[in-house]
Amino acid sequence: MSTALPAPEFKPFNLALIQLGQITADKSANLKHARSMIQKAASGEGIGEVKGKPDIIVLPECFNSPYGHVHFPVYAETIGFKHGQAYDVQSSVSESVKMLSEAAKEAGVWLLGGSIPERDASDDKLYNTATVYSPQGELVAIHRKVHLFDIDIPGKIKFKESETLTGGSTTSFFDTEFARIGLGICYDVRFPELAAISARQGCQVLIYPGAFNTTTGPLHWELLQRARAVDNQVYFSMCSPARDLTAKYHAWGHTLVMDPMGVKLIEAEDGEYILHVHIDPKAFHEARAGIPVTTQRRFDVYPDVSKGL
Ligand SMILES: O=C(O)CCC(=O)C(=O)O
Repeated sequence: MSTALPAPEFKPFNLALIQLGQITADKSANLKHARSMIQKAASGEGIGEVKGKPDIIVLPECFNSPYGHVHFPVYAETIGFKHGQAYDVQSSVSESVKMLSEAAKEAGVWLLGGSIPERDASDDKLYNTATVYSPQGELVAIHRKVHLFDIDIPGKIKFKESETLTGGSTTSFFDTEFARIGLGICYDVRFPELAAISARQGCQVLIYPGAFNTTTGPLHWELLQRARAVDNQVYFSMCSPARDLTAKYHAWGHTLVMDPMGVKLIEAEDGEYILHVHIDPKAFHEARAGIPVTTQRRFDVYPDVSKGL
């Protein structure tokens, strides 16, 4: 998605990230638990630097279903969101969208509702899709995971989302009264172009629901987030499910937030947590003033990836 509109002024805000546990085969139970954790986050429960109620709450990747390509067709819901068109949540056939909209409205917060398996009714294709709600409960943006997680590390992990999913074909962000926030999902973090495009479209903060694993998590989870934060001089955060050793897929956990200098502001361990962190534009402006890469790029030597979209 591209836009001519300038980004909102970056103002201080409070971010809460829910490293959700108890993601089972029972979708209704998953939704109920997620809703109660959103209420807890909104009331300030959790760890970290809490300065009042959060302005935005984030859930992890695939929060309503077990994670795996065999599960996506079973749990997929039709959303029917179209960029630039109003969305009527009341008539939505997605129970997850309805729950998330109600939860955002009752808490009076922005809600990045992690991701869910989505079925596009027009062609039956499946996507891994993040949805975003305003404090009034409107569905304002979605992001379909662009890069599918297809890896094979012999003896360690083999995963092929493309067995059942299709990759999204747009970059995505949404505007709040305190920041422009860029979206991606998990494996998208390995593709620096996506974050660079969001940053050059004016996003001051990038948040990706994610679910790394116990092989690539210790190697790359923190490194990639620090890299995306530093190379774009933005706040960068990924929100993971809690680790569940009874599940087939062992999520890494370790939800964290990097500031624009690559300083880690908070990090969970691997259990269920609500993390609260205060996001201060000062660090963003200081990083850009002190190390002015945003004005030193040489688009006469290499192309600007954000152009031509
Ligand atoms: O990139 C990785 O190592 C993990 C990615 C992943 O788990 C995902 O895309 O869901």
